[in-house]
Parts: sequence; C-alpha cells; structure tokens
Amino acid sequence: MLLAQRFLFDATTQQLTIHYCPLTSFYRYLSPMLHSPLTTHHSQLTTYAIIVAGGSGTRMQSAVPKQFLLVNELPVLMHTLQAFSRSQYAPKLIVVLPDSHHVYWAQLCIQHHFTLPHDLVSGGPTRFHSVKNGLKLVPDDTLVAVHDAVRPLINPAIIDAAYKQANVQGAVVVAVKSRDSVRQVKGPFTQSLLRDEIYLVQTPQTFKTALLKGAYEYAYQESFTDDASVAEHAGHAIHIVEGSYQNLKITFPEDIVIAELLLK
Ligand SMILES: Nc1ccn([C@@H]2O[C@H](COP(=O)(O)OP(=O)(O)OP(=O)(O)O)[C@@H](O)[C@H]2O)c(=O)n1
Ligand SMILES: C[C@](O)(CO)[C@H](O)COP(=O)(O)O
Repeated sequence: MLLAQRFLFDATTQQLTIHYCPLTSFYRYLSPMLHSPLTTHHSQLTTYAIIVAGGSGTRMQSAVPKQFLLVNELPVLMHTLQAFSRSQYAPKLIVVLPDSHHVYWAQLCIQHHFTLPHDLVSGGPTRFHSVKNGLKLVPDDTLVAVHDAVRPLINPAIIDAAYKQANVQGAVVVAVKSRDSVRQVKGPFTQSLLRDEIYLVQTPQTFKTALLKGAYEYAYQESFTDDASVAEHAGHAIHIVEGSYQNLKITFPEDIVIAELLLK
C-alpha cells in the first residue's frame, strides 16, 4: 500500500510527529485545499502575489521551518497570506514551498481552519529558483508582487502602494532609509556614506509581470539576493516605495519574539 507522511504538530512544544497513512484516503481529504481554484476579484488590474517559502531557515536553527513557526498561535506563513488578502488589489496568491512541505502545509491549513484560496508551487534550491517556479503561474499582462513568507508584518497599505507604483514605473521595491550611520569597508580603510542615500530593501518587490519574467530568463548568479537585483541585471531601473521598519524578516530566534509583540 502507498503511504503518505502525515505531519502532526504540537503547538505548545513546537514538535513535529510524522505518521503514515494510506495515500489515497489522505489525498481525498486534502485535495480540495491543494487544488483550490484561484479566486477572481473585480479590479481594473489583475494582480498576483508570489509568497516564497522555500527556504530552510538555517539561521533560525529550528526543527520546524521558520515559515511554519507560530506567532500568536498562527503560523508565520498564514499571517503573511492574510496581509495580502487585505490588499485592495485582491491579488491571486501563489505559495512556493518545497515539495516535501506540501502535505505538512495542507495539514496545518486544516488544523488552523485556514481557507484563503491559493495555489501551491514547488520550491527551488535558491530563492531565485523558487521565484522562477512561481512566475510560471502568472500571466504576462498582470502585476506581480514577490514577497518573503517570513515577513508577516507587511502592512496591506504598503502592498497597495507598491502595486500602484509598479503599474506606472514597472519595477518597485519596498525599502526604508537607514536609521544608523553607514560605513563602507574598503580594504584596510572605512568610509562614511551619506545615509540619506542608503535604503534597506525589503519585500514586496512588485513588477509588471512581463518585465520580471524576462529578467528571470537570465542565468542564476550568486549576486541575485532579491528580485530587484535580477531586474536590474536585465537593465531595468528600480524605484522605491517607502516601507515600514516593522516589516522585519524573521531570520533569527529573537525575531519571533519581536513579531509576537508587533502583531498583537
Ligand atoms: N530556496 C529558497 C530559499 C529561500 N526562499 C524564501 O526566501 C525568503 C527569504 O529567505 P531567507 O530568509 O534567507 O530564508 P531561508 O533561506 O529559509 O533562511 P536561511 O538563509 O537562514 O537558511 C524566505 O521566505 C524563504 O522561504 C525560497 O523560497 N526558496
Ligand atoms: C529579499 C530580501 O528579503 C530583501 O531584503 C533579502 O534579500 C533576502 O535575503 P536572504 O539572504 O535570503 O535573507
């Protein structure tokens, strides 16, 4: 008999237990969630959001991948999807997860009664490859926002501002000015930089879809740390939408504690 892994998660201890069950009955149970159609919304623009959750969270050093850790009793990824569902643009949601996490995610959705419609796509070895997989589901004549699953504190008003500006300028990133003085190391010397000219880049990063798809045709380079670096490599100007200092990326264990306080 074919067996499926069924992940049971203890919210108190944050421990995972893996059980096995017959594949056929398990998928009958899960299939409405895994294959739910994308919703349609009335808006002049068709918008998509690719929520990348394909990372392994090595810096978090947690047994449970950080996108699934609980913040105020709800997995990080669900907070993020809820924020996008509150956007006035009502984007169609695409979640990128490693294949090995798909069943676990479906189980979490059931456990938390999470019913926001979304499509699931396979993650890749790097963020670049994960985004590229997500883009396959996005039609050319739309706007697409790419957002880290682990930035659950994104404000829907900022998501809206990014879609609005991307529709005019083609390629925009949400970013905040540095609040600290900034120094660049050059060999044995250091040099102060004008901090008013330095922005710290966050997500979402929002684009006319055809522009971003074209940029993602270039071969992967290690310098591609975000979508803007890929679009810039393809020759596009990147514009900035003012972000929020609260839009932190959950990277280290202390970030979970901060996110709990900010999401209250
Ligand atoms: N192969 C990958 C790597 C990263 N990401 C996503 O890109 C976002 C930003 O990456 P980061 O915070 O660096 O996540 P991890 O790679 O999981 O963390 P670490 O670098 O600590 O391993 C995250 O939402 C992560 O899930 C992804 O979709 N696919
Ligand atoms: C995309 C990003 O969150 C923008 O700040 C960042 O580049 C991700 O970097 P990481 O090395 O994957 O944490």
